[in-house]
This record gives sequence, C-alpha cells and structure tokens, in this order.
Amino acid sequence: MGRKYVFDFDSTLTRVEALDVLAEITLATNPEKGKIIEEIQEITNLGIDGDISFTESLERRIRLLKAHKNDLDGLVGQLKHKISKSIENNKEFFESYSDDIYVISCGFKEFIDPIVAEYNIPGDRVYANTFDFDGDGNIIGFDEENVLASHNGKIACLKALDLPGEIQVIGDGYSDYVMREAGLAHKFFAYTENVHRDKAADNADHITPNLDEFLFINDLPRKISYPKNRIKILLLENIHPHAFDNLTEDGFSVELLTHSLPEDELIEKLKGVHVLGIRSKTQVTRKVLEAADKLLVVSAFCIGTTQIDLTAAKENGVVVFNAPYSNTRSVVELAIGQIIMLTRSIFPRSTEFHQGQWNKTAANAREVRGKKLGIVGYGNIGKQLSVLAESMGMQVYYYDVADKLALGNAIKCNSLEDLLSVSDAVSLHIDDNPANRNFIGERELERMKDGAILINLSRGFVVDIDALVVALNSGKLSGAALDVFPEEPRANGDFYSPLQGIPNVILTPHIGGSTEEAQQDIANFVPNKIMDYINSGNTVDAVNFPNIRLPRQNNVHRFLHIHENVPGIMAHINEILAKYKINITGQFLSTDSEVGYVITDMDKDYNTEVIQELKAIEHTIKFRVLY
Ligand SMILES: NC(=O)c1ccc[n+]([C@@H]2O[C@H](COP(=O)([O-])OP(=O)(O)OC[C@H]3O[C@@H](n4cnc5c(N)ncnc54)[C@H](O)[C@@H]3O)[C@@H](O)[C@H]2O)c1
Ligand SMILES: O=C(O)[C@H](O)COP(=O)(O)O
Repeated sequence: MGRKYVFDFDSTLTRVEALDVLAEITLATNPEKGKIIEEIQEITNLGIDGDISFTESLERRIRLLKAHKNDLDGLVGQLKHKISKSIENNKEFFESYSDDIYVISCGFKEFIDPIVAEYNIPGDRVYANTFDFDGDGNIIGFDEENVLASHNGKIACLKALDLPGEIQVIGDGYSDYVMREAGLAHKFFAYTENVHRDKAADNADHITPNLDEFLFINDLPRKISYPKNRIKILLLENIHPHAFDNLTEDGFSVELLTHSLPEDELIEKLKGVHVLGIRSKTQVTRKVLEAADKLLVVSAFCIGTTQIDLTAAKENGVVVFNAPYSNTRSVVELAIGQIIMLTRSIFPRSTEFHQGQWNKTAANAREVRGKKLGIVGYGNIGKQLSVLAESMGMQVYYYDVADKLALGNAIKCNSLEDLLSVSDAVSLHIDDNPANRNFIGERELERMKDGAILINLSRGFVVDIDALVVALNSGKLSGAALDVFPEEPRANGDFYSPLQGIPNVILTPHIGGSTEEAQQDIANFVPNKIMDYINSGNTVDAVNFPNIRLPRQNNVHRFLHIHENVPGIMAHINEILAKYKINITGQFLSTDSEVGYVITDMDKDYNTEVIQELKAIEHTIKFRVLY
C-alpha cells in the first residue's frame, strides 16, 4: 500500500507563518505596524494551539491584514527564500517521493501552490484555504465552505481524502496532531526546526528537529548521512556560550556544564557523547577514552593538552583539537601588568591603603625601562611578550630548548643559568610537558639575582612552591606573580596556597587566558575545527592525529577509515573497494607511525555491503560514512 506523507506548510515547510510575512508587506507604511503584527502573531498561535476556533483566528487576521491580490506575488517571492533549511537541503526527497506527498494546511493555496510546485508537489495534492476578493482585488475573506476554514478542519480533510496505506503527518502544531488523535494518521512527527510548540511536541510519536531526522528514522533518501541533532556534544568548564551557539546553530545537540567532572562521573556522562569540550582542568585519561563508546573528538578550549591522554586518544581513533593562539595575547598582557606591578611594589601599597594606611614611599619602586626581562620558553606567548616588553624599554633575554629566532633586540641565552643570573624579572612560558615538573626549584631560585621577581603563567607544576616560599620569605626574591598552581580545584570555592599572605606576591586563579576576547575567540575557533571534522573529516590542526585538509566534494559519499598503521592495510582497503567496483573520485591518506587515516570519495551508487567489509578489516579503529 505504501506510505503517504502529509506535510503542514507554515512553520514546517517554511521557516515562517506566511500571513505574518504578508502583514509585513501590507502594513509596511502603517504607523501601528508593530502592534498589529504582534496581534496577528498572537491570534495565529491561539489558533494553532487550538485555544480559539480556527475560523475565528482566520477571520480576525484577515481583517487586520488589509491585503490586496497584488500583495501575493511579493509574498510568494519572499516565501521562496524562507523555506526551512533542511527541507531545502532535501529537495531530492520531495522530487522522488512526490506521488506520496500531500500538503494539508490551514494556509492559502494562492501562496502554497507556487512554493510547493518547486518541490514537485502539484496543486491537486495541496489542500488549503482560498481567499475571497472584492471587485477591486482586496482580500475580504475566505471560502467558508472549505473544511480547512473550520475548527479541526484537517481531520475532515484527511478523512475525505481516504488515503490508503500508512499515513505520517509532519507538522509543528496541535492542529496537525489532531489527525493522529482522530485515528486517521498512523504517526505524528512534531516538526521543531522553526518553532517548538509544547502542545504538539508533548503528543508526538517523534519530535523531529529537522527533515534529516525524519528521513533518518524512516530510512528514506537524505542529503546527510546522520542527522546532526543526533551528534551529542558535551562542553565542560564554563566554555564561552558562543561555542554553544555556534554548535547548536549547525544542528548539533549540545550540553553545557560550568564545572569539570572527576573520572568516574565523566565516564558516566560520556555515554553516547560524540564530542567532548574541556579546558585545563578535566583529566581525559585512558580509562575515560576507552569507556567512551561514541567519542570522536576531544577539544581543549585552551592551549594546553596534557590533561588529555593523547596517545590513548589516538589509539581509540579520537581526534584532539585545541586553540593554540586564542588566549596568547591575554596571557602576555597579564604578564606585562604583573611585571610593572611587582617592580613598583603596587600590591603592598594597595593592600596597606585598603587597610587604612597612607604610605607614600619610593622604596622598592622602580621603573621597568632599562631592566632585564628573562623569558623562559620562547614560544607563542614568550615571543609576544618579548615584543611588548621591548617596546616598554626592557632588555629581553630568552632561553628555549628549541632553536628560536630572536625578535627585535632580544638576546638568546645558551643556558637557563645564564638567563637566571642576568634577569631582573624572570617570566616562565614553557609548555605543559610533564618533564617540566619542578623546573624552577631551590637551585634555580638561588641562581637568580638578589631582589629579582618571578612570574609563572605557564603550569603550576613547573615551580617548586615550597622553595619559592623560602626564597620570598628570605628576601632573595622581591616578589612573584603566580597564576597557576600544582593542584587546582575543579570548581570555584575555597583554596589554600602556602604563598598566601606573603607581601608583593600576586596570586590569581588561573585566569591568564580568561578574558572576554580570548574566550570568544576560542569559542569560534574550536567549534570550527569540530564541525570541520564531524561534517567533512578534516583533521587540519589536530594535535594527535595525521592532518588532512580535504577538498569540498558535492554529490559524493565519503568513507573515513582510521586504522592502526600496519603493513598491507591500504592494499586491503583498496582490494575491497575494487571488489565492489566502487567508482573512486578521490582518495587521501595521511599516516604517522601509529595510525593511518584514509578518506575515499566515491560515486553515490554502490552496494552498501562494502561498508560492513571495510569495518571488519583487521586493525580498523573507526569507520564513518559521510554525505
Ligand atoms: N595561565 C594561563 O591561563 C595560560 C594561558 C595560555 C597558556 N598557558 C600556558 O603557557 C605555556 C606556554 O604557552 P605557548 O602557547 O607559548 O606554548 P608554546 O608551545 O608556543 O611555547 C612553549 C615553548 O617552551 C619551550 N620549552 C618547553 N620546555 C622547555 C624547557 N624545559 N626549557 C626551555 N624551553 C622550553 C618550547 O620549546 C616552546 O618554544 C603553556 O604551558 C600553556 O599551557 C597558560
Ligand atoms: O592552556 C591554557 O590555555 C591555559 O592554561 C588556560 O586554561 P583555561 O582555559 O582552563 O583557563
């Protein structure tokens, strides 16, 4: 018998209510426009939710509209640009299944017919109201004999159609659901791409946030392989809300938590999650990665990635991204501020003042101009600091394990000792490699100049805190600024450090990268990486994975195969592709010593049994099909 699909029009096939758009046109020059449109929208909603009779809702709206026949061309022109995104993307479905698709709407054929005709739905399968015009072409009412002009008219309409086979209704309103309630339709899909109406959603057999989901559930031909709303993203540690907005706008299902989670809770929470977003606190251990059944990506919305077991991630086919530059400038600006504040002893003066003491003195207050700044770790942050510090008149020295080009007049030191012995201020910007634990201890502090200052904005474990306390209390160092600590809490609250209470010591709760600008930039940068990988397989800038930049391909299917890098595996993949006579339009391979990542683009027509065979190849880690 086949299946019939009954679509609603307004807010389902289109992103808008057509009469609202018509009102915008007809009331364009009316000074009361805003108020009248609001009233029209209210009446529309009351009608859709069944709170007033539909006939009443229609009569009241038409009276307020004051529309003319000539306005309808403009309306159709606008509606053509307001088709729901996923409907537009899946035009092929409407074209192939046209014979089984009906539109039953309480809108008007005058504007529905020309819109759906472009989707291969002929006027004789569109059931809707029609306008009444006066002799001058003004819209003065509607055909009251039409069942769709009356309350629950859709029930009467569908009944009269007496369609054979299974009937599925797709619509955003309660007035669509009633066809299911009346026993005339077998299933009701609440369509929420444009508007979520509780009354419809609460009664639905399925809530479908877009047509992709509807087509997926019914195993119908569709534009994308897997509906994005089914891809779950978990963002921890108060990641900037722009990340949530960017990812939800692309259609993903995103959950945002303000804090980090301990291992056991993270394992539980990651069930069914495809993408995890964290900052510096969350430890993504091997145990977490091995337990995560669906995980494809871990994204650090920060620079550091040592909180993630990168090897275990790679072994499990989980791609890791970070934001390597987004907060660089913020850290540098804080370092500059701290260098000045410490060199001028500003914090002790400020603390005294807060306690009611006026202590005007030049003791221990110096300019930074002409002083020597030693930068340890001449990477992104170190180099940027070098430039800004020099522009304040400081003489910059730097030390790095890697060979680095000196910027401006900066002077390279051949050893850490050389740098420590010459610098008035030492600023640490080495990476979060665990080998850097206690990098600055008693011995290194001893090598520093008497009265020098130390700044650590890199990682807490880099400095031996007890040794630093001794150096500060003895007067060996005149001050220090620390933003990072060996043990940091998972969430805001009480915190203890032996450095508390020592004069001229600036303590900040790991906020070097916490500026509006940096967090916003991260919230744009990282989601783009995530979307690029999920939507097309790109691994450019992945920190643990072979990087592949893929060309955009239309009308192809893409196989993504991640495997252990063992001899013969590529030959095996290609043997299977050849066996199924796959017409390959592009193939891209990138490997490192442990994994291989091969992407194959092909014509859309192929025997899908090939997928099972590719998945079954020994040493396969992950396999995805994308289109
Ligand atoms: N406080 C914060 O909020 C905050 C914000 C951003 C970054 N960070 C931290 O700042 C650090 C630097 O970040 P980046 O973006 O400049 O990193 P980067 O990788 O660009 O630079 C690090 C540099 O340190 C060098 N290095 C590593 N170990 C060294 C050693 N033992 N001796 C000398 N040089 C060494 C590396 O060769 C590299 O040039 C990282 O630890 C990062 O996690 C902290
Ligand atoms: O690695 C980083 O970028 C910094 O340590 C900042 O981390 P955060 O995002 O947790 O503040």
